[in-house]
Amino acid sequence: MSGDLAIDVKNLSYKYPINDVKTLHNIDLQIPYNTINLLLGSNGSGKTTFLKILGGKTLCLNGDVLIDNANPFSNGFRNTVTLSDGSEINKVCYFGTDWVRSEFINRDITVLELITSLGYRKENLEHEFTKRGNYLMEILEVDLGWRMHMLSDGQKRRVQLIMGLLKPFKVLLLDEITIDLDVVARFKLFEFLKFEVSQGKNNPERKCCIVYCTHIFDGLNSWYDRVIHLHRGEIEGDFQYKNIQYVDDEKDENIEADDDGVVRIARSSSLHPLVLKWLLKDEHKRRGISL
Ligand SMILES: Nc1ncnc2c1ncn2[C@@H]1O[C@H](COP(=O)(O)OP(=O)(O)OP(=O)(O)O)[C@@H](O)[C@H]1O
Repeated sequence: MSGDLAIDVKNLSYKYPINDVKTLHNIDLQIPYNTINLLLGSNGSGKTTFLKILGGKTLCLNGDVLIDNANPFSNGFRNTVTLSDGSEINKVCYFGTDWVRSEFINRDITVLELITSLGYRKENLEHEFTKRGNYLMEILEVDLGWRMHMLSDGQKRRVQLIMGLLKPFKVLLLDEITIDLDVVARFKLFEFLKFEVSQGKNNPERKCCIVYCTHIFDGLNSWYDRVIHLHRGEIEGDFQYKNIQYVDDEKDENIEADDDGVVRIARSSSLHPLVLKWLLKDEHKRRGISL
């Protein structure tokens, strides 16, 4: 039922104006609330393009896109929703890697000045920062007095995450933004996001979902609910975490789902070996090599 879907995409195709070929082909994808979804695929498979369309950053009128039941490209789309307690949440929030390189943030200003310049009034800061922002600042170890132009990429990334997560969200699109976080910050961020998604199970106003695009699978076990595999702009694979079965011997692996939808992978602390096999298979297909 579409009312239960955070993301509902039908027949979505996209071609960059300067390209001859389409980057995305007839994508159909439904993502329910209260789920964490991994989006994976080779370089150039279309992940960023897809996330930017979902996030309303790249205009695409070819196909149907609904975010929380609304078209992000329609005139009446408002990204902010007011909840019954008067607080605000964002409908859709896209985090990309290019933020840390933008001129806007690489200035001699403090983190606090940067946040206020984006429209957070002081009273908002005091109200929301004490509850949610303080917690985020603690887990990501950010100091409001840091001067933006003097920070490392990983520190700027932490500021980006705090700013983007100050308000809760309905749909969070993360485009490989943990690449420069250290393992502890990454772990704590994942815990925070898992908690956010779990909250929606008890409070319908806070129901939300996450789509996380990454090439790094370490530390993700049991964090996600579903894996979506994009290949050359098409959905090549789609399976649920609950359908993964760990086997002790690599010989018992089946990288394709069997008739019951079960994927068997050798016991490991990482999805990395499985994804590597998939992407190697993609590469073989691309090069016309039969397996
Ligand atoms: N601004 C652009 N103009 C033209 N073509 C583009 C543009 N951005 C991406 N493309 C093309 O679209 C395809 C998909 O790119 P996209 O960035 O979505 O892939 P990706 O899966 O996110 O890759 P990566 O893992 O390297 O980040 C690529 O073939 C790329 O060349």
